[in-house]
Amino acid sequence: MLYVDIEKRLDRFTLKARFRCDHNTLALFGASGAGKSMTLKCISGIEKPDRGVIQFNDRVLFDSEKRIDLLPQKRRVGYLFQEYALFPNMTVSGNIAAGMRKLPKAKREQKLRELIERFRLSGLENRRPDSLSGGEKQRVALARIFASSPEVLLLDEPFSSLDTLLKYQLIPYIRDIIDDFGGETIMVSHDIDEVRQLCAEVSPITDGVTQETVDSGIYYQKIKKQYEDLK
Ligand SMILES: Nc1ncnc2c1ncn2[C@@H]1O[C@H](COP(=O)(O)OP(=O)(O)OP(=O)(O)O)[C@@H](O)[C@H]1O
Repeated sequence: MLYVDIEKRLDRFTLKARFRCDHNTLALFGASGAGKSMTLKCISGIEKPDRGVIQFNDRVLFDSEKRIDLLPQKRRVGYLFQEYALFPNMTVSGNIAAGMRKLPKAKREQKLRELIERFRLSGLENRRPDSLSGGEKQRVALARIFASSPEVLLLDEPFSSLDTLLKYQLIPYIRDIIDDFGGETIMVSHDIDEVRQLCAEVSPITDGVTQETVDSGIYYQKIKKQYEDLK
């Protein structure tokens, strides 16, 4: 179970993110600039909240009062960045290996082979990111995340740099990956169709403040009705 209750002063507002996710896929859904990516950055440890608690099962990742602030590499949180953030000067294999935790050489090589197969990257091992398609880059980024055996998955607009057709082709693929993972997944999105297809629950976020978590099917109906009423 991932529990988040944090505050962070930003330029336009104070981020107040509060939700829990229990063996589930939760969407942070809101407009551009609402504080979605900042919330993920705080969970991963790239950014530091001013106050609050982030806990995964019995592991405290952050607690301002107890002065606990685990380094990102100690949190076991896999973060799929918007635009994927691959290392441009490294090959596909190099990018994936960079995500690996310390393992004996033979085990690293075996794991690398497994990831290349699982993410359908055979034949691309020695290519660099700028020669890959959007979908291939996404698969390398996912392989790099799973190389570190994460316990929590953070997906920041996983389809934002793909065209619409490819996005709809890839939604079932990402859903399978999330299902196989089986743990807590937080996905950032401002696309309600994507949310309905991939997430069980939604935590809407407006001007930095998360609202009560709701079932994604119910929330989908509500948002669609709002769109209809606007027409
Ligand atoms: N390091 C920072 N310090 C202060 N303010 C920041 C920082 N990073 C982002 N912000 C501001 O915080 C707000 C939320 O940004 P964030 O990137 O979390 O939005 P978002 O909901 O992910 O938007 P988008 O959907 O466009 O990616 C924005 O107003 C942004 O300018």
